Amino acid sequence: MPPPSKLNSADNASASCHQSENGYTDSAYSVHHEKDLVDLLQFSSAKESDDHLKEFSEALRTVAKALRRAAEGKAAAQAEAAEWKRKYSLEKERNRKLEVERIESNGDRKEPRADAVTNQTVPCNQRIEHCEPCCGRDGICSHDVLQNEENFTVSDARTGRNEWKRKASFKLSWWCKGEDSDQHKHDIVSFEKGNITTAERSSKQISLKWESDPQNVLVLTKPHSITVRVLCSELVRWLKEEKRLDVFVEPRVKSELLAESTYFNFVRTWEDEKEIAFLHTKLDLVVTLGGDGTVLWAASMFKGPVPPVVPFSLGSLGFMTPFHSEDYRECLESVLKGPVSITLRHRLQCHVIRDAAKSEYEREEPILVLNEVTIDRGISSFLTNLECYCDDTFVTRVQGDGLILSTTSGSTAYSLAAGGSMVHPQVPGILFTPICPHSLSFRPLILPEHVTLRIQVPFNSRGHAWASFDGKDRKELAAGDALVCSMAPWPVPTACHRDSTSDFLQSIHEGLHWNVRKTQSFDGPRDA
Ligand SMILES: NC(=O)c1ccc[n+]([C@@H]2O[C@H](COP(=O)([O-])OP(=O)(O)OC[C@H]3O[C@@H](n4cnc5c(N)ncnc54)[C@H](O)[C@@H]3O)[C@@H](O)[C@H]2O)c1
Ligand SMILES: Nc1ncnc2c1ncn2[C@@H]1O[C@H](COP(=O)(O)OP(=O)(O)OP(=O)(O)O)[C@@H](O)[C@H]1O
Repeated sequence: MPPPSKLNSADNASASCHQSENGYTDSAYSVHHEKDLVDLLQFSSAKESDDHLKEFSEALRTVAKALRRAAEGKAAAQAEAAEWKRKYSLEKERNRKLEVERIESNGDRKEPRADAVTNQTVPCNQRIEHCEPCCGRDGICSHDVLQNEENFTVSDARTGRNEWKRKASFKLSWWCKGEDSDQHKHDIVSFEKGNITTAERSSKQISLKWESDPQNVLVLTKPHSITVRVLCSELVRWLKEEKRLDVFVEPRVKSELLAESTYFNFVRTWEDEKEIAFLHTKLDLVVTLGGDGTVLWAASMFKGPVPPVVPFSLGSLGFMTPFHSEDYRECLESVLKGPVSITLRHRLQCHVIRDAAKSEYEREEPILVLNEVTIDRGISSFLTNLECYCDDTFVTRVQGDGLILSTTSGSTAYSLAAGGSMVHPQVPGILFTPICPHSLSFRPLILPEHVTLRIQVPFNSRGHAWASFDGKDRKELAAGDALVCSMAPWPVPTACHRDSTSDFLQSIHEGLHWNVRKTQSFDGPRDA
């Protein structure tokens, strides 16, 4: 039934209509037609309410569909998050195992990295043992420092007493990648009377002193260069005859040397690529003859620990090659004698994790980079669309040509060209530098060394992305694939000409002409 107000208005409408047509009122006619009208109105009202119902149920269906989609989306997101959590734990567990293996194989007495071995405790010094009753062997507590302090006295106007309340004690604990850790605490904080002070902030200038004479040297050379070839044969001869060292070279170089003279029969090399994996256990030094690219090549040969590298400059630039090739005798004499300052150049450890990979065993081998890993649009003409996470916290979405994750050594390379800052190579950090971002506010970042970064190609990305490692080995990343990157435990120790800082400053002055400007003359207006 239509509502009464509607009926009334319908009655009025019918009466006025009848009058206007005939000029008089016929009640029977009127009653008959009124009934038809009511039926008609009822019919049209029913039809109207049907339409409303249809519209309403359509709306309900749309809402239900949206809710279903949202639920499906949420479930998918939850499943994806769970999958990532699983992969992340596998990654952590694998790193932990690698670290333990490394320590065992090296007979390394040093404590493993905090993030790699979680259940280990740092040996306690005396202070910590004192502390045991209140905070356990692994804590560092201000309490025992403070409790032995004599009370300071100062006049209190209200009570008339001359004393200070004891300073509150506290405990600092270290937190890294979601876990408590006490690694490094003695390096970082010194507890003096409950004050927090930093003792060491980054590695200091490191000096290498030989405890026995070096025996084995690997000479790595830039290919296709006559100058390098000539220098290489001279250097190899000198190392053998003057220094009595065993010289190793790559198979290509051995062939080149033998083509020159059979004298070089003594030079050693390897036949099977697999032997490269054990080189670090035999070599005392690596000498490179070339530019920065040859240092990168040397670093890439060592997937684990790297022997000290002495880089000679035979390229156009040379940020990592402080030694002049013409002075090779004096330089090598001084390095072989020691002590020698070294720069510990941090590397990044990169894992490509395929969306399709469901188990740890399907994972690709990690790749170590000395400069950077770049994720870019490669041959795709679409914007790269990269989701970036730092220790599982969403950082940002890169929409542009790509992203560079660089070491501080690589900060003067591609990252610099993309607008990143130059950073001293001993500063432990990871540079996060976008390449041509399509945004006005995307400034580069420098993140702390302990983080794990995950760069993922989202499922809704229009194109694929490509990862390259120190400018080499392109790998395609499809939707759902990700690159996980963290600081590697094996740095590249490079010998310094003077020391780490002087060499770095010299390289940016000479290599980049950093801040070259004519000095303003005294001759002109000045402050009164
Ligand atoms: N637009 C760019 O600046 C750009 C583009 C691609 C690659 N690169 C860099 O090239 C590197 C590969 O070097 P390569 O010699 O094998 O290739 P390459 O022969 O193409 O040389 C690239 C240049 O980068 C210089 N370089 C390399 N490492 C450096 C460092 N740490 N600091 C300052 N300069 C450095 C080299 O001396 C060389 O002049 C990549 O790791 C990347 O950093 C730079
Ligand atoms: N032993 C090697 N075997 C194969 N490739 C090498 C080797 N050493 C260097 N390379 C490659 O050769 C290329 C050039 O090397 P490098 O950068 O040392 O010389 P350069 O280009 O003359 O130096 P610069 O770029 O400073 O002018 C790099 O891409 C590097 O990866």
